[in-house]
Amino acid sequence: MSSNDQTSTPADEPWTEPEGEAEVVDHTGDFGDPVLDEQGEVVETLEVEPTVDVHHDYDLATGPAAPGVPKKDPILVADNISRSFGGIKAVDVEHLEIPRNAITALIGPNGAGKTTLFNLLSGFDQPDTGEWSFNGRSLAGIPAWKAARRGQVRTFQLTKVLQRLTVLESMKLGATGQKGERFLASVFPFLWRSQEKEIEVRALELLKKFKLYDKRADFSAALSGGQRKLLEMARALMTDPEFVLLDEPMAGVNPALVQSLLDHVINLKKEGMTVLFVEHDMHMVRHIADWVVVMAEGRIVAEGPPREVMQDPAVVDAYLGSHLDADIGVITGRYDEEGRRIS
Ligand SMILES: Nc1ncnc2c1ncn2[C@@H]1O[C@H](COP(=O)(O)OP(=O)(O)OP(=O)(O)O)[C@@H](O)[C@H]1O
Repeated sequence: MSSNDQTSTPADEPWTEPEGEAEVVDHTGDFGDPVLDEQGEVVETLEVEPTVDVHHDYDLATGPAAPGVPKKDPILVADNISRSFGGIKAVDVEHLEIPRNAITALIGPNGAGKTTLFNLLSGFDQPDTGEWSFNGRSLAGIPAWKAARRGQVRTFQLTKVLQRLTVLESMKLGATGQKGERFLASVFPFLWRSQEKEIEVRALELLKKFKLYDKRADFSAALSGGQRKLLEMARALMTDPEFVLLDEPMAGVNPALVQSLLDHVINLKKEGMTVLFVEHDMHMVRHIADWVVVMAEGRIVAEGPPREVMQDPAVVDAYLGSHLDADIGVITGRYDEEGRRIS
């Protein structure tokens, strides 16, 4: 995904994509993939399980699992979303509902349109066609900072600019666009001051929760990959959101921190939040997702509870189409939780 900086958008100007460095993400060897010997036998799995209890709720749809199936209690409803780049239709989604207070994974092979859909739903790009609503209110054309005020936030990979801030400063900027009305702040400076204190208290509380308190005065650039992911998540929570969109939460994370990240994602749901995450790590998807949405060539080709979806022939086909040289067993999660081959 491209690097974005939510905080660089002044609250009174239309949103434009900030300049960031294009990032090439290598998903080979993602955490959770079994390590195979030359014959393709599993020699080691690096899998870590969450330490907190996971209560999955797979009964979220009103009918049999299928693309576009309505949910019992959707927090987000999208219709006819399309986005093309030149001749390529990157996203062409007829209908999608995201279930409330559940963890939904958005998966699919490289180039399937996940990032593009994620950017559209979070207000970081505008679709060519389509409508979508969050909590029954239209979000079409609403930029990300405004969506954050309504309770929908996404995580951002820390840009170079943010990395030059301290961990605490970066957290405080995560609150931008919350209540910090520039007009009010300029007319009533005391309002701003008391709010700034509140923001600092919240930032420090979250840093304690995410075990980054001791790092608060360090530059974000000095954090490890996993600690940055924790900071990205903590930062998104500054606005006390209802719906959190996570951008590849496990990418580049050291196994030592995977467990902590898994626990934090599960805790978001326990605290009443709804989570949508894009992820390539199928082990993480199986462990924590209640619902999985699978994209291929811009469309949703399957959705349903993790185990059901991973056995769906349409999903296997979608991955085979673009991963001819890869081990489909690993990609589709055809290994069991101990890393043994299931089929
Ligand atoms: N800004 C852009 N300009 C031109 N083409 C784009 C742009 N963004 C995405 N695309 C194209 O749209 C399609 C979907 O890309 P997208 O990044 O959404 O897929 P993805 O599922 O997120 O892939 P990955 O798993 O590799 O991140 C691809 O063919 C991609 O090349």
